This record gives sequence, structure tokens and C-alpha cells, in this order.
Amino acid sequence: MHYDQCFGCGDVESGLHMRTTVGEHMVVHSRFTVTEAHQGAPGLAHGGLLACAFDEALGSTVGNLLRKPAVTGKLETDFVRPVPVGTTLYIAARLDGVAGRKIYVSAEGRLGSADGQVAVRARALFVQVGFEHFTTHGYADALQRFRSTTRESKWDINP
Ligand SMILES: CCCCCCCCCC(=O)SCCNC(=O)CCNC(=O)[C@H](O)C(C)(C)COP(=O)(O)OP(=O)(O)OC[C@H]1O[C@@H](n2cnc3c(N)ncnc32)[C@H](O)[C@@H]1OP(=O)(O)O
Repeated sequence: MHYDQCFGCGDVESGLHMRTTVGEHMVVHSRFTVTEAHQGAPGLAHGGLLACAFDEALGSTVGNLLRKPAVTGKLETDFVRPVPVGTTLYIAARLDGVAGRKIYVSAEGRLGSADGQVAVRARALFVQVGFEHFTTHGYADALQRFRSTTRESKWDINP
């Protein structure tokens, strides 16, 4: 699902502008290009930004494959290689299991291409929630904007 105000997948100027597609064997693919605005150390991606990109990739995996609202309960990242500015990280994510409301997902991100060196691995637990999660904890304007701008196509897989 695409929400245009989402920092990860939306159209906000400072956001990550990530898009996902569902591939063979239900692997969910996304890309994140590291720009100068994403630096931590000089010339290298900030680890927190990379974690954010994986939160988005994994959340989109839950959304695409299960079609149920869920939020991140836990996110673990292994940073195994630095990611230089200008690099595109190719992220492949999988649904590992579901136990009641708990949804387990994992992903790896490769440098420069889908078969490049692994730079980041991540695992997450998402917890399925009802829409009241957003009405209770979010604010009405944002929810109204989401409803008014959401078209059927935003729920499509690989629109
Ligand atoms: C419309 C769709 C939009 C999708 C957007 C995706 C955007 C990208 C993803 C995000 O960034 S979401 C934003 C960041 N996350 C949050 O703001 C979540 C904040 N936390 C909460 O709201 C609650 O803690 C949470 C909903 C995750 C859980 O609270 P609940 O009261 O609903 O559930 P509960 O605490 O009973 O936990 C349910 C199960 O999950 C387990 N659990 C919950 N949090 C856990 C945790 N952190 N670690 C391990 N297990 C955890 C918990 O032990 C339990 O296991 P059992 O069923 O076996 O008893």
C-alpha cells in the first residue's frame, strides 16, 4: 500500500521515496539510493537511515503479502559493510512466519545490484493492529488525508 505522506514510500521531499515490487517466490524487492542527505560518517550512509529503509521494506512486505495493517514492534539490523553515498541498496525481503498477531519478516540489502555484496541484514516483528490503532494514536487530519487520497490502485500489488 502506498501512502503519499509516508517518509519511506511517500512523495514527501525529504523522504526515502522507496517503491516495492513482489517478485518470484513471494520475495519483495525494493531499492534505496543513498544520497548526500543520508550521510552519517563522511561519504557513508547513516545507520539509522538504513534501519528506516529496512523498516519500510519490511513493512511493505507485510502489507503486500498479508494485506493487513500492522506496525513494527521490533527491528534488528546487522550492518556488515559500509554503504557509500551514491550507492543503491537492493533489498530483498521475505515473510518468515505468522503466529497469531505476530508477523516475522527478514531482509538483506546488497550493494549496487541484486547479486552485489550484502551490506545490511534485518529482521523484524510486526504486530497486526486494527484500524483503531491509527484513529486512537494518530490525528484526524492525517487519517482524513489518507482516506481522501487513497485510491484502489494504492492497494494493488505491483500497480
Ligand atoms: C495502514 C497500514 C500502515 C502500515 C505502515 C507501516 C509503516 C512502517 C512501519 C512502522 O514504522 S510502524 C511505527 C513504529 N511502530 C510503532 O509505533 C508501534 C508502537 N507499539 C505499539 O503500538 C504496541 O506496542 C504494539 C501494537 C506493537 C503491541 O501492542 P499490543 O497491546 O497491541 O499487543 P501486545 O503487547 O499484546 O503484543 C502482542 C504480541 O506481540 C508481542 N510483542 C509486542 N511487541 C513486542 C516486541 N517489541 N518484542 C517482542 N514481542 C513483542 C507480545 O509479546 C505479544 O505476543 P503473544 O501474542 O505471544 O503474547
